[in-house]
Amino acid sequence: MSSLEVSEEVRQYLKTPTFDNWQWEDAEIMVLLQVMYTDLDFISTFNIELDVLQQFLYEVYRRYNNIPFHNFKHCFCVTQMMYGLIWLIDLRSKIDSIDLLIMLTSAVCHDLDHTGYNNAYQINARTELALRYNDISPLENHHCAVAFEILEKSESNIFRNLPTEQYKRIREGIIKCILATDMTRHTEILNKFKAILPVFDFSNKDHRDVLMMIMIKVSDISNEARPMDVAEPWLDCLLQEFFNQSDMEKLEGLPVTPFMDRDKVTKPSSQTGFIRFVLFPLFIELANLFPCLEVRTFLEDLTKRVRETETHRERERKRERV
Ligand SMILES: COc1ccc(NC(=O)[C@H](C)Nc2nc3c(cnn3-c3ccccc3C)c(=O)[nH]2)cc1
Ligand SMILES: [Zn+2]
Repeated sequence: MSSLEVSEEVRQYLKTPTFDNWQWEDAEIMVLLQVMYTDLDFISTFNIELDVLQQFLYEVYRRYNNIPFHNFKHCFCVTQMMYGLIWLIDLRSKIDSIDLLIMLTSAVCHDLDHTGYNNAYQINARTELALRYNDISPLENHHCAVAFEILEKSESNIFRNLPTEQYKRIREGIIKCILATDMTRHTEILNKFKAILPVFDFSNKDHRDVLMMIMIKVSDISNEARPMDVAEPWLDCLLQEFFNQSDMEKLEGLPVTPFMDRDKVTKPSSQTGFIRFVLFPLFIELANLFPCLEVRTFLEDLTKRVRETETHRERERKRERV
């Protein structure tokens, strides 16, 4: 299925947060990613040759690993949520296309070559990445470095036809966005956003930078805001990856993160906390910036769905107790 064969109906569905990634093969997902660049007019605006975009997406596909959660399908989900938010909030009328290109490309690249072991493991196990990046967001620094390894090769450099100034601005933006996905910086970034909300100014680059970081963060952790039959399998994948890590940590005598320990964590308990203290606050702050109706409706709808998830998991938890 080439991007030409994607029906109008699928193009519209691709812009909604209810999109079900599980129904699509990887080859079709590659085409859907291409459609996102096309429908946001990046091809014409940034003079991106279609074969270079296809080579870029193929290289990205190759550099994601076959691990339970942080794989190519996760990359697609995060990119699709970002794409949906861009259309829903009508960001095209509020910020330059180059910032949208940064956001979408950052989402595509944000977990490149993830090994399934988080920063805590990298640091405790003193891995090569922790050594190379001095324990400073080792994974996120690596994801970003791999992205630019791909972009350094002319045949997959979707920015090769842009003037140096634009390339530098894009590189700076992608680095900021990908490094912002390190969840240990969650509170720092959320507080920065809260602080500027009352005086938010779309013409202020610092304000736009924080918004772009919030957008990729929301897109990255928003599985639970999707319909239950889309979100449920993702939670199983996430716990599988977390349990792999905690098994390894136990084997290697390394500290084990409590919410990753298969002997301690249950799906309902880990999720209700995550939803209440991490996911909700993020959505609420984003809704505060975009009072426009459809965003509020979307976020109220997401909040309703997230509350349903919470109730569903609370029920599971009660059943567990019995
Ligand atoms: C502040 O840093 C944090 C905060 C929370 C968590 N994770 C959790 O609380 C638990 C394990 N649940 C969870 N974690 C999730 C989800 C989606 N992404 N995601 C995730 C995955 C890898 C690394 C960090 C996070 C938040 C999700 O639906 N649930 C991980 C890191
Ligand atoms: Zn991610």
